[in-house]
Amino acid sequence: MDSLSLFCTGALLAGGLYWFVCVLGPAEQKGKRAVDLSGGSISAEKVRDNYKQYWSFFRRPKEIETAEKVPDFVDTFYNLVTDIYEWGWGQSFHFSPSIPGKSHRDATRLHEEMAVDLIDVKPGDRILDVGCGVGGPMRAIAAHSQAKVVGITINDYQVNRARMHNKKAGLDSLCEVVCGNFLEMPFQDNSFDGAYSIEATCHAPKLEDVYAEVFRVLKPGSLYVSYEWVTTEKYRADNPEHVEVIQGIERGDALPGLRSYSDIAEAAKKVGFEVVKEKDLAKPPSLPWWTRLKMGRIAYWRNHILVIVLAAIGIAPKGTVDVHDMLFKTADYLTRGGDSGIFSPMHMILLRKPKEAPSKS
Ligand SMILES: C=C(CC[C@@H](C)[C@H]1CC[C@H]2C3=CC[C@H]4[C@H](C)[C@@H](O)CC[C@]4(C)[C@H]3CC[C@]12C)C(C)C
Ligand SMILES: C[S@@+](CC[C@H](N)C(=O)[O-])C[C@H]1O[C@@H](n2cnc3c(N)ncnc32)[C@H](O)[C@@H]1O
Repeated sequence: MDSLSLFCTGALLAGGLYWFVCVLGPAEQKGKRAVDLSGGSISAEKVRDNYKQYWSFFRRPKEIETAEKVPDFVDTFYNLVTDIYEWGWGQSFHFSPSIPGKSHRDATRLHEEMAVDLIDVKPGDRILDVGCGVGGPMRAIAAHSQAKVVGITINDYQVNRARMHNKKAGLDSLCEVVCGNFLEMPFQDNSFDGAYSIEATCHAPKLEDVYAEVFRVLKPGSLYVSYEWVTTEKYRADNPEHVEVIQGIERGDALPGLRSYSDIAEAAKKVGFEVVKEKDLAKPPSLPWWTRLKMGRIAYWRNHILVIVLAAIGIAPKGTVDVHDMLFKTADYLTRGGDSGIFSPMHMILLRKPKEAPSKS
């Protein structure tokens, strides 16, 4: 081979590699590239150990039922998955029903705007985002409502990502992000005009505990909406296939145990909320939320090869391959949960903190 063809072959290979990594592999919403995948706040050499530690929680299921252990377990999970989520899904870590003629991005934004429309927010109001991730919903909601949004997440890597995105979007005067546990929030009583949580309170070992905290920080008369992950009325605990799917969802999504749709309103009433409305947003006429997961299968294979290559050449932490493999399998359990109708990630409940505390007599 003469030097010109050697040069051309080399250039072609380098171009192909660049295209595979940087063009085929960038984030849905240009937040992350494959070459930037990390273990969040975990140093690269500890990613694999943390992944093993994450799985060890499931060998001692009693531990993840105790409130003290769960924040650690959830924090480890989000260190492991946050970059992969941003890279392969975008800045909003939740599902939304498909809408004909609309992109996933638009369907996601509309699902988020619906939450803030439900809680009757006025420009300038101070509202709380319970479990805010890297702030996709927070930015859409602040831009739509002109309310001031305060988000809380247990994961400090997400806090940094969210602040960076807020600044980049020019929304940092409306959006604030706090690192903390939503089971013990660092906020004063009666200090918010409204609150919402999108697919986040499913991480709480007891729903009452997080609902009680939201109740405490809300001003009397204000509204709270939550999109909850639940098993539906179709779920049968004596059906081994149902059990396998639900267990697969719990393990791949750091859940201490999925609740039944029928437990949600009970938990809310127990802490003092009035139930204004309750509806499973996944039910027809809504179109399936899981088609996006199903359609992505070819991309997941490509991503998996990419992660293997990047880990082998030392760009991505070694454990990233295990984490990606776990998510790959989780996508399948979630799709089966959606197809069979035994699981919903968007059981919506709208709650009001009464204007006056009920009399004790
Ligand atoms: C609310 C939660 C998270 C919900 C979803 C945002 C995520 C659940 C499963 C995730 C994914 C599965 C497959 C990944 C794929 C293999 C990879 O190549 C690209 C990213 C995925 C698509 C990833 C994206 C986010 C999810 C859809 C839970 C945790 C309570
Ligand atoms: C699936 S993500 C959803 C994020 C965001 N609502 C969205 O839709 O993009 C769940 C979020 O809940 C947060 N979370 C889970 N348990 C928490 C806890 N005990 N305290 C604070 N945040 C928590 C996680 O850190 C993460 O940000």
